[in-house]
Parts: sequence; C-alpha cells; structure tokens
Amino acid sequence: MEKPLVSIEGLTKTFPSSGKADDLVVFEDVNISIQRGEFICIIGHSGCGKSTILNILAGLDEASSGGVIMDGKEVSGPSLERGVVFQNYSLMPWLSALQNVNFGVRARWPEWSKEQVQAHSIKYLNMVGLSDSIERKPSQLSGGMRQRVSIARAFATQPKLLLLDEPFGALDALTRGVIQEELIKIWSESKQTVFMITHDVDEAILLADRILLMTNGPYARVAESVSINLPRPRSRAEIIQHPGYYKIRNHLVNFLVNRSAQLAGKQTERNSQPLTVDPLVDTEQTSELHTINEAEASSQPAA
Ligand SMILES: Nc1ncnc2c1ncn2[C@@H]1O[C@H](COP(=O)(O)OP(=O)(O)OP(=O)(O)O)[C@@H](O)[C@H]1O
Repeated sequence: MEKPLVSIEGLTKTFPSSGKADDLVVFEDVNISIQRGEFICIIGHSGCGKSTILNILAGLDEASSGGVIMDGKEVSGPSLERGVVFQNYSLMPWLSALQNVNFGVRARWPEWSKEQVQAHSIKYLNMVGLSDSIERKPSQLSGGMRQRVSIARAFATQPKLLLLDEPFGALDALTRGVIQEELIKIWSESKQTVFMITHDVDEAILLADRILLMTNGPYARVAESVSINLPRPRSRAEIIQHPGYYKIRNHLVNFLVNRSAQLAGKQTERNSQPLTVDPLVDTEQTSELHTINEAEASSQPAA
C-alpha cells in the first residue's frame, strides 16, 4: 500500500483538572492513517475528542503524547499545508466573498498576479454556486452562502489536507443537502485529502471513503474504520436506493447506540490500528467483529 499522507500515532490528550478532580484523559492511543486523496469522516458522541483531534491535526493544539506526521514531517503548528473550515464560517466581515477567497489564495501563492488570483478564486466560487454573489459581504449572505464561501476558500488554497469541523452543523436540512452535493463536486474535481467531523450518519455515508468510529470518552479511542464501498459519483437521491446503504447505516447506528458506550474506557493493545470493517462485503466477518467487540466490552476491566 502507498505510504499514507498522514500518520496519527499513539495520540493521547489529557487536560489538567482545575481542582481536586483527576486530570481528564479525553482520548488515548489514537492511531489513524490517511491516504492521499481519501475522504475520511469521524463520528463519535459529544465530548469524545473529535475537535481536539482535528485541532491537533491543524497544529492549533498539542498532543499530550504521540503525534502527527504529514508527508514525513511532524505537525508542530499551523501551516498553509492544512486548511480548516469550522462551523461558524470564520470569514472576514469587512471583505466581500471574492476578497475573502482572494485573501487565502494570495497568501498561498504570493507570486501570482492580481488577475491570476482573481480568476482562481472565481473558479472556486463558481463551483459552489456563488457566481452571482461574489461582491457581497458576509452580512449580505445567508448562513449557507457564507459556508459555501468558507469551503471555496479552503479548497482554492489547495492544502495537502483539508480539515472540516462540522461545517454544516448550523445549517437547515435543505441547505445542508445542497451544499453536501457541492462539496462532493468540488472534492471530486480537486482530489484533495479531507478529514471531516460530522454527527450525521447519512452525511458521512454520502461523502466518505471511510468512516472512523470513536468510543465514548473519557479514554475514547478510534475503534473501527468502516469502508464505504458505494459507487461514486454519489447523490443523496440515488445512494439510498443502493441495496447496501442500510447495511452500512445499521452498522454505524448500532455502533453509536450500543457499542460506543459498551467499549468505552476499554484498553486494547498499544499502537493497535482500528478494526477495518466493510459492512457490504462479508456480513459474517462483520458479525464476528461485533462478537469480538462485545466480548471485549464485557470481559475487560475499565481503564
Ligand atoms: N481547553 C480545554 N480544557 C479543558 N477541557 C477541554 C478543553 N477543550 C476540550 N476539553 C474537553 O475535552 C473533551 C473533548 O472535547 P472536544 O470538543 O474535542 O469533543 P468533541 O468530540 O468534538 O465534542 P462535540 O461533538 O460536542 O463537538 C470534552 O470533555 C471537553 O470538555
């Protein structure tokens, strides 16, 4: 297999307590490999540490132990090689949509002429359906449009790794659906590597090549890597007709409703990678994994 773009190795995060309580070990010994061009979603209950992992990947937070290697170099601070889109848009309010994207593009390619920067930014704003609104300031745009600008800006700067922290969390279901499909389009044209947090199982199945499932915190870990082998290009209307769709969905929901809590706080071997599961290929193998997980959950002492 090709060398991964990103290797997350033995990642552990502890927050010191403010009083007499024990320190908070949010997650422990998280190991993840991300291949170039992959679209990865990570799902887990609130508080298991998804945003903390994303912030460490972005270089905005530090691990307590373990680390992240990207393209052979340790991640040790923010860099233009990693772009981040947060839920709350993070646009500069005094700049137009186009100027916001230009800003990122100019920082990435300072040697480009004004015309080159502008043409590149417009191309990405067009991809997210904003060609008629490029001169508007964020206050003149809807929430969905603002998030489109953030996505256009992040993709336009072509970072090696794009980190999306629940980018659609604040949007209504209809807008969310439209932008998910725009995200698929922009991703399939750009072939970027994406690591995205979501709480929405259907969104993750629509977008991801693999979904990482986290157990509940504290002492959370990434227990499974679920392959989403549904044909691409995908659309929301067609994907639910696929005979495998509900197998995948049921597997994910079962994990979130039952096993994420059963497995919480259970130790595994050090440096172990998440179990690889393909709910479509071998249901016997998958149910065997469930049995192993359930046996693990009932037999091992809590950490
Ligand atoms: N700076 C901090 N100091 C102390 N505790 C923190 C800090 N940042 C996060 N935490 C705690 O770490 C845990 C994980 O937080 P994080 O935001 O990474 O979880 P999450 O899985 O992204 O949650 P959600 O899905 O609700 O966004 C939570 O219990 C949170 O309270």
